[in-house]
Amino acid sequence: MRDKKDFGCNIVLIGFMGAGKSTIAGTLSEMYGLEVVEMDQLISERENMSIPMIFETRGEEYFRNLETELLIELQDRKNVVISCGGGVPMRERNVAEMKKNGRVALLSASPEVILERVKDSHDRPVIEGRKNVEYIRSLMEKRREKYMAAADFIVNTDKKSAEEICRELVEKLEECNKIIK
Ligand SMILES: Nc1ncnc2c1ncn2[C@@H]1O[C@H](COP(=O)(O)OP(=O)(O)O)[C@@H](O)[C@H]1O
Ligand SMILES: O=C(O)C1=C[C@@H](OP(=O)(O)O)[C@@H](O)[C@H](O)C1
Ligand SMILES: [Mg+2]
Repeated sequence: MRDKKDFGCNIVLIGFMGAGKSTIAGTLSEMYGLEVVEMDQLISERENMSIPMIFETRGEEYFRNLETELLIELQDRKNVVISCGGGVPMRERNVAEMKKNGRVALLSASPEVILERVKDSHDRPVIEGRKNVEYIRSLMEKRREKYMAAADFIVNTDKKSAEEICRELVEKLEECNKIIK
């Protein structure tokens, strides 16, 4: 691991389920010595329940409110990689919160690649029982506008290693910081 790098902001990872947010957060942490907040994991630990169990027993709205509360809580932090759940940018309030202190990286991937990455897991209630390219493509289309509106920059992840994605992401982040400063 390198010395801790100071980006002067949080790095917020958004994108569709399976785009690689959790994976890339881990690799960014290893490569640049950054702390990671994995939103799903933290919510799950605090509720002492898996994400599918929270959806089943408390309902989606309850989960979405936890996401918003957590994002608000994270605004006091700096140099943290925030790995969002795929639905986080759907709420305007969430986007406003993540932009206060963070640069927002949208990880993208084709529906075919997404399917390959998510087909064997059962921890995503939004697509459980509907894991096919058509459904993934249509949900992606529905979410596209909000993802794009939230993003400061985009990194496509198809056919790239985690290290390649991280290097590209940091290049784009530094470019973005230059422009904003
Ligand atoms: N760049 C990549 N190339 C190949 N597989 C990947 C890549 N990024 C993520 N994966 C795999 O895809 C699956 C979903 O990744 P994950 O990081 O959980 O996505 P997300 O958090 O966006 O839902 C995991 O099995 C992970 O190992
Ligand atoms: O897109 C979504 O609505 C969701 C994505 C999931 O996270 P990942 O994007 O990490 O799979 C998780 O937050 C929950 O199952 C809902
Ligand atoms: Mg994830």
